[in-house]
Amino acid sequence: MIQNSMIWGRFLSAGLQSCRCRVRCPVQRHYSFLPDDVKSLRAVVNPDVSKIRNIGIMAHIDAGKTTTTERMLYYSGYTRALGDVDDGDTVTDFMAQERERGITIQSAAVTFDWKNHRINLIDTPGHVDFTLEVERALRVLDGAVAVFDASAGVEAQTLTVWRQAEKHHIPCVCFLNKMDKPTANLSFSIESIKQKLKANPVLLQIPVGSGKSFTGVVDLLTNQKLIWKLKSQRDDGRGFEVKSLGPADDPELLQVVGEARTALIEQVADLDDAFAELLLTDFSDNFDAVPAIRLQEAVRRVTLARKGVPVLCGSSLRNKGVQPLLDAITAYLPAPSERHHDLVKWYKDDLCALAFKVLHDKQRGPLVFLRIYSGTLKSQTAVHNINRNNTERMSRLLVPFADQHVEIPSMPAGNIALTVGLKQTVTGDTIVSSKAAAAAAARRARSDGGTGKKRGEEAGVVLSGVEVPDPVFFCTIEPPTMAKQADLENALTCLQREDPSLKVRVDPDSGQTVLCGMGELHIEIIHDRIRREYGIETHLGPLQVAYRETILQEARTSDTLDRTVGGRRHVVTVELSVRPEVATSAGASCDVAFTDELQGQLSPDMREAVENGVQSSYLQGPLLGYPIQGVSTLIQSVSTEAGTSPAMVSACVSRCMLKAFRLAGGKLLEPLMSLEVTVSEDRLSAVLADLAQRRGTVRDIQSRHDDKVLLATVPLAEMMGYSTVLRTVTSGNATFSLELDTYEAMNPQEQSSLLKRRAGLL
Ligand SMILES: Nc1nc2c(ncn2[C@@H]2O[C@H](COP(=O)(O)OP(=O)(O)OP(=O)(O)O)[C@@H](O)[C@H]2O)c(=O)[nH]1
Repeated sequence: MIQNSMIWGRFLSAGLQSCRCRVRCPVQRHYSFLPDDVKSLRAVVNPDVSKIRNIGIMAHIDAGKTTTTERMLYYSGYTRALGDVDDGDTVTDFMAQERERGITIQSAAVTFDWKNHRINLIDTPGHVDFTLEVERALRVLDGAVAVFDASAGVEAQTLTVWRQAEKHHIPCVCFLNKMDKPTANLSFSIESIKQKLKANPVLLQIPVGSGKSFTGVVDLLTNQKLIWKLKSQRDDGRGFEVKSLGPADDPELLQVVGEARTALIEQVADLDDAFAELLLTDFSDNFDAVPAIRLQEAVRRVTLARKGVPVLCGSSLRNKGVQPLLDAITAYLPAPSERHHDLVKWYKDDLCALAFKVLHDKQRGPLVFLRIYSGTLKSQTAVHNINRNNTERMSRLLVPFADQHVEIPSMPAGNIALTVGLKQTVTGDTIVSSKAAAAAAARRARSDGGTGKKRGEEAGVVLSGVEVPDPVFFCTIEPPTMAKQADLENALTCLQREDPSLKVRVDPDSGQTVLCGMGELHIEIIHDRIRREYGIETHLGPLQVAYRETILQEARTSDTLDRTVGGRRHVVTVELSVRPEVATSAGASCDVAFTDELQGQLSPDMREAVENGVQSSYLQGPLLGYPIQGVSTLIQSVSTEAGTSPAMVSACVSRCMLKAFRLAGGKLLEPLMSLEVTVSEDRLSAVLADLAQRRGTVRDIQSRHDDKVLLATVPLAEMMGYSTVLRTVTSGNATFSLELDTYEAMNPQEQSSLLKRRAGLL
């Protein structure tokens, strides 16, 4: 049974007290490099691009990403003491809340060297509320390490993140962590990588010993045994024994290794033609004699082509297996020059970089993390921000060694840099050397694409922004006094620059500020940060679910607006029809079309005005003012008298749309969540009974060791406070994850009681 006090969804019901607060105070970190070392660091600050690895670590919450990162930093020599999430002194979880709660909230970039390679590593969060952070990190990375709890195999969030990595074609290495747990299971984990991720695991190591007696691994490429003979709990695992396997070794182990190595060679030969040819020509008598380096080269090609994923195992907490993982990062994951980016072709030697993270530092102001795709970034220079169409001066350039930042004068393509002085830049912006350079790149992109303007200008020069999912929760936020309103607005502006998934709007009726976020934890963290970082004690209103609205049937109507403003008469008549679209998925959008006849008649200005009117009416449905989805609008006719302004046309279209919505009749759509609960068998019935009361639908119940894994869908509105209830009914023996699945029509009774509640009738 997975008995984990750190329930995956433990924060949902929230209240800060429900979080994992195992730390009394943040511990001061000490770094192993003294000023001299910093000098030597500067010497290697710009390594050859082939030696750079921009790597992300991704996983389900609690799989051990942070612990693994800490070991990497320690073994690479950049930290003097081993950080421990349970003690709250990790480098990457550097925000106060992260240290206190022991979770990774924001991805932090850390830079270190390993065996002549520069590794820029982004630690990504595992909680679904912070999926956007993972997405943001992934798109600037060249490779990723997926960390798994070897007793649980592939868990819900890993699946989500894996899909994101696939979207960005990122080669991965898998690390089966927690091999020291009695329930760790290599073949189960491998099978779950195959089944759930639909990936092709290439097993490179065999564990030696299991559970508490897990001592190390056999490297299947070299047939060497790597054993960590730790003398005490405090032994840091820096040293380990490397011995070739021999006849004196356990016969069972020899047999397992022999079979696994043969399977590895055959698998790689199947995936890589060059390796298959080598085997058949030079080693046809004895495949086993193929040199380790040839096998390694082939595994690298397989990984880069994303035909397979190397799998290694270890236990980060017990300090075993992390050094071979670092070797695997440098051996199998790609250098920036091995990844294909159109931008490099279009910008050539001109600077092009993407801002993928903004942090606010009290002393230095906004710190912007940039991934440099082409050209060189230099300190004390002006750069052009394509998205904002402005030019800013960058004062300093830093290498982000976690909370130690080393200043450097310039940084070439392929690197990740931290810049000071960019005050307007927002996460997702593209930074280039000048407007002229952007125009030149646009020209190259156009001639390259051949199909005209759009491709070059939109897809090429301005990097596509991170897809920001729609928020599912919202609540009002109020400052303690009106005098603090301006401070609150400033804090929210700063936080939004860091976190595009946070939306802030002003309720048009009440004038109140409304926070919209990805989950209860997300909003709670924002609330907490406003208090800690900006010193404002705000009051949050009750958390509400972000519903959607759609229409029931087709409707056609017309409207005329006749208004005189400032002595000028505006007259416009619009006729349009609205029609429901079948799809009600989370992404189902609304569209607008014109009849063929109108297409030719309308001037571009009028067309834009009509579209604006339709789009603004999609933002607020007639039932409760939630956004409309799954509707298509056809504009049948538009007639205006001379002198009518486009703003009046938009206003008339919006009014006509509202009339059409009312005629068509509306219904509410509610967010439906995918729920995965892992629970011991004896508590399953209690979880099912609770779920039945929450309008949940059970999709499947699977077995995992002694546990049951329950897969269900359940309306988000029923999930408030779920972690507390789950903890109570299972005595803390369950974990859960929750993710937006789709939007679904509410049943008529639920809808009617919600409408009555909102109207104050219930
Ligand atoms: N038994 C065992 N426990 C481990 C191992 N690695 C990490 N842990 C424990 O697992 C828990 C989670 O570890 P973290 O490193 O915080 O995991 P994470 O994936 O970074 O979690 P988030 O940042 O919250 O997403 C902690 O209590 C660790 O001590 C391991 O190799 N073996």
